Amino acid sequence: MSFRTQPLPPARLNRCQLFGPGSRESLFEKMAKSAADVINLDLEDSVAPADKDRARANIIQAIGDIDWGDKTLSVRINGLDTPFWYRDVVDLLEQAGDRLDQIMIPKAGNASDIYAVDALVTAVERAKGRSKRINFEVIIESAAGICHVEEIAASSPRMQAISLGAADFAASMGMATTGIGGTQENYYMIREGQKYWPDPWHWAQTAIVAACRAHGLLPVDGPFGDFSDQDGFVAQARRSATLGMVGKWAIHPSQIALANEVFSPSEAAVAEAREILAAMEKAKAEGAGATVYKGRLVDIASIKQAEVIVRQAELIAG
Ligand SMILES: CCC(=O)SCCNC(=O)CCNC(=O)[C@H](O)C(C)(C)COP(=O)(O)OP(=O)(O)OC[C@H]1O[C@@H](n2cnc3c(N)ncnc32)[C@H](O)[C@@H]1OP(=O)(O)O
Ligand SMILES: O=CC(=O)O
Ligand SMILES: [Mg+2]
Repeated sequence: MSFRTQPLPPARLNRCQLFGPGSRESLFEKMAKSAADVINLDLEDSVAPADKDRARANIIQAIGDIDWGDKTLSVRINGLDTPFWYRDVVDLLEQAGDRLDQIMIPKAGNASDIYAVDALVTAVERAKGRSKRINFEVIIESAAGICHVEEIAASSPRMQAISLGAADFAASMGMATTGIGGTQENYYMIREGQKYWPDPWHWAQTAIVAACRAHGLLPVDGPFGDFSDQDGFVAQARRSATLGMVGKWAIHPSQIALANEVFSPSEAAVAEAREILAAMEKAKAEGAGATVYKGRLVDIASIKQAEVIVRQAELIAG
């Protein structure tokens, strides 16, 4: 470990982020009653340009009117390459109530993008005397974004989470697919006549996880477009969880329970983690830094691995 210890991410659940278009206000109550940890009301790509003003007004109204329980409430603003984003920020912070927790910034390309939004948010917060600080979550979904992911993660004390946006990322990278996440038919290897399909999202995910972990943020997997393919969603989510991501988006309610299940450690995993901690306590009392648990080595690093699982279980237990 370097002289600077790794910061812990915000201690809140982020297993599932449920999206809904700001122009479809009939969905808002259903979103609030869902089992998602985070709600993302969208002003960006699920809202047609002609509907942006109406969607913004719907969201501002709903932030105050609807009981969002203990969910993290976030609004995805439009990208900095559009004429809409400044009005999103100004209207939200001038008109929406204090229930708003986060702004999600899409298509971030570098730290200056976050700086620009931070400057505007800070000015409106001060002008309106808003005492609750608005946090940021960011989507990495471009070639520029992935090149600058580390500086984006470090860009502002408001930063809490980074997601991978597979759809825009694929487009920006020129990937030959219209699929949103998951296995890609033509991304395969052959060995002794047998095809297998590696994960084309892997390196972008690991870059995001590393940047988030280095700066104490929550790394999140983005959308899986084919909501009729539940096995595909679960496979993608399990890979993300194994790599260190804490949750995944749901673009349809059928994906919420799947994400919650994958990103909640199973009882068996928690029991095993607690047993490892107990085995290491015993080893420590006997003056040893390493011991054997179920026929395999565990040492001081195993304590940290087990603590990741126990911390998540404790967060879920409340
Ligand atoms: C890909 C890049 C990205 O940027 S993804 C993030 C932006 N996209 C979005 O926000 C899209 C979110 N999803 C949707 O708009 C809808 O779920 C889409 C995919 C259009 C499907 O809608 P629809 O045809 O109504 O679905 P359905 O008939 O199967 O719905 C069944 C019941 O569930 C409801 N529902 C639907 N979507 C949501 C949602 N996002 N949140 C909460 N509830 C939702 C429907 O209203 C329907 O309810 P009911 O059974 O009639 O009471
Ligand atoms: O915004 C999300 C994406 O996949 O693009
Ligand atoms: Mg996108």
